[in-house]
Amino acid sequence: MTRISVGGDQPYDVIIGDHVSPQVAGFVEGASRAAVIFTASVSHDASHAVHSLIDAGLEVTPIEVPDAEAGKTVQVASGCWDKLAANGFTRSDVVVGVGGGALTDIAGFVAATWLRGVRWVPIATSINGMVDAAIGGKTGINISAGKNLVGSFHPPAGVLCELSALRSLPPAQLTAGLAEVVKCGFIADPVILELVATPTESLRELIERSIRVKAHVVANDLKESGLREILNYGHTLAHAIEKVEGYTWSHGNAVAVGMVYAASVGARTGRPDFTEQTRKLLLDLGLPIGYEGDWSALRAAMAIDKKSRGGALRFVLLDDLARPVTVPVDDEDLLMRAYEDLRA
Ligand SMILES: NC(=O)c1ccc[n+]([C@@H]2O[C@H](COP(=O)([O-])OP(=O)(O)OC[C@H]3O[C@@H](n4cnc5c(N)ncnc54)[C@H](O)[C@@H]3O)[C@@H](O)[C@H]2O)c1
Ligand SMILES: O=C(O)C(=O)C[C@@H](O)[C@H](O)[C@H](O)COP(=O)(O)O
Ligand SMILES: [Zn+2]
Repeated sequence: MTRISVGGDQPYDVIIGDHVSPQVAGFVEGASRAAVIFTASVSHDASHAVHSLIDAGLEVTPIEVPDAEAGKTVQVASGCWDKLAANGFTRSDVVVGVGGGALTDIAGFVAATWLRGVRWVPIATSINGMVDAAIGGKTGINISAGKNLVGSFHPPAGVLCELSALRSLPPAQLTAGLAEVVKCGFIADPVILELVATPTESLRELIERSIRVKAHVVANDLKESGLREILNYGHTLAHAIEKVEGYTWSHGNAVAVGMVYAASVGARTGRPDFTEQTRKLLLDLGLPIGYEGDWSALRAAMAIDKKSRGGALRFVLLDDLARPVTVPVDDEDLLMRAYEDLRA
């Protein structure tokens, strides 16, 4: 078992290991009720959390919600609020979210909004959830205008990364989760870019290194006033692809394509060219590196990216490995030509 501390005004620990879910009881002191929000795909892991909370003397309300992005809606949040109300949840009670990144986003959002914010504990069951979504307190839902447009920064009381759950994670989801790991390599820890050559053997180290990257960033800039933007590397196009494709593309696959695009925008704005290195790394992992679709629809979706200020798109680009910068890019022709590189 490994414990990584996340600093800042509201510090907490991330616990990584096999069969760590029962440790959820250690994060809920003083609560008399817990809602365990989960997806059917991880009902086995959720039941472990439920039993350990019952053993700790809590009254537990299990809440199953729809899978993946279908669960990140205001309707699902509303259904959860109704269940919390029906079961008398007060400010001393707690929300536990068991699942992948989409599930912990919605569970965290329910916790952030119920009575204006109650404690919550994510139990991450996917690579993406472990290295990224469960840490840092970004919670939220999608709306018809786009991805994650409604949400709140609401740090958890603690995070559990349930490595044993990865045995049931579909291989395609495991691969997709590695996109965020590669992201951490480019923006902060280039050793990751070497270790991903042997993802199976290095998986535990890749997870822990990526968690350390995320922990450092969010400890220093919880509300994304600057530094935290680097975690959005590749996401400007990725979120647009997810929206335009009606969330049929996994987040990780979209981030992979988004990183190739960011590398191309970087090169075209006079920065070192990481396009080929990015393509090769992602291709070797089995991640997508190309995309074809209507540029104008994607460009419109990108306009609502949270890094935008006024009319200008802002991109995270690389001045070098582990030297990310956020810069406005207003050359529309350049943005379109970089997009055309994705067809190459
Ligand atoms: N809040 C953040 O900081 C943050 C960071 C990164 C990603 N995200 C969000 O996370 C989501 C992507 O996360 P994801 O890649 O985990 O996708 P996901 O949550 O949609 O999970 C992918 C699929 O794997 C299933 N699954 C998860 N764990 C499983 C397990 N152990 N066994 C069997 N099936 C399992 C899920 O049910 C789902 O069908 C996106 O919505 C993204 O926006 C948020
Ligand atoms: O934690 C962050 O900050 C990130 O940007 C991490 C991203 O990987 C993640 O996909 C996040 O949900 C994106 O947030 P958004 O603010 O661009 O919606
Ligand atoms: Zn992401």
